[in-house]
Amino acid sequence: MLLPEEPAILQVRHAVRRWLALYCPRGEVAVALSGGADSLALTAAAATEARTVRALVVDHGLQLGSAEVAQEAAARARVLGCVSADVLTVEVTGSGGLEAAARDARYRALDSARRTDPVMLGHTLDDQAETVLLGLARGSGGRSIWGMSAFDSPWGRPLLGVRRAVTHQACAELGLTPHEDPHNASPDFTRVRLRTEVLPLLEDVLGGGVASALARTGDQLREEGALLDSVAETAAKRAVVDGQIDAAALADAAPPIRRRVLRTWLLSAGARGLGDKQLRAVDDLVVQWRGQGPVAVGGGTPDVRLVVCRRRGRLNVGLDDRRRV
Ligand SMILES: Nc1ncnc2c1ncn2[C@@H]1O[C@H](COP(=O)(O)OP(=O)(O)OP(=O)(O)O)[C@@H](O)[C@H]1O
Repeated sequence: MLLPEEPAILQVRHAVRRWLALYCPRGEVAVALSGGADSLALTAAAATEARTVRALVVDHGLQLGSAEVAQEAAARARVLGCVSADVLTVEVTGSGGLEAAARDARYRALDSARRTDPVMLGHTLDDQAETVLLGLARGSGGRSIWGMSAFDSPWGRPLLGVRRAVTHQACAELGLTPHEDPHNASPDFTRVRLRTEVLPLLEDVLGGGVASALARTGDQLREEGALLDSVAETAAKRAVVDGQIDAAALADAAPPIRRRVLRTWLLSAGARGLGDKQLRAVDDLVVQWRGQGPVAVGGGTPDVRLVVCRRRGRLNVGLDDRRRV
């Protein structure tokens, strides 16, 4: 389809073109289309900019009429020039809340349908700002305020620099009325309240530019964090010996590097839900050794704790065979 030369759709097209040049020069991509404004504008731009675009629409089956919404989105994708548009029907089951279960099912379905192509997602600058703000309030440590990355194979996010208002405007320019997910307006979801109440208030009080500043901060932190991760990987090669941490070999490293080495080591040993407090307590076994007892970390069995102990200069992680909870 020939797109109109209007400002918003041109901005979306430029963003997609830049992304393709950087991450997928062969130009064969899949696009995850919900039917909402962001992914609809993305699909239109991709169908014009990429060599081939296959649209993937997930029907979670959670709302009445979801099958029709999905079919309609797929039909639009074909009109926009996608070479194919498939509806993937998923069953949302599992623990951790409906939203998380739906997300898991969606990403699994997209991953198995994408063949070897990367999948473009419609996350915008505003989604990035919300992610960073949520992480700031709920998370622990710098990693929780990393922004989403433009390409984390196979997931691509060409619109991270584009405002949500622009994707809505682009749809208007294309004469398309996007599907409005009722969840996107429900104050039962924290992210919705953040979008409709918190961010507008912050913009008002702080005089604008907040969303962009948050998104920029998330980007910077992710880049810097990735660099520290690679330094920590090198440090781990010296410090992890036979699955244990050699305290003397790790003690000289800078604190953020030590905590990264310990975090990766603990996660690979089955630790779960690691917080900053636990990491610091384990780090104390390395640099503040005064004969303290085992440090419990999450991830044991329902009745036996996972603990870290120091013996003869080495840190071990394992189930606490001496104590039951
Ligand atoms: N049902 C779905 N099928 C395919 N892709 C989806 C679906 N839901 C979300 N996505 C993808 O994930 C991205 C982010 O999801 P999110 O829930 O934030 O978006 P949305 O508000 O539902 O829709 P949109 O971002 O398209 O306006 C979407 O832009 C889209 O690329």
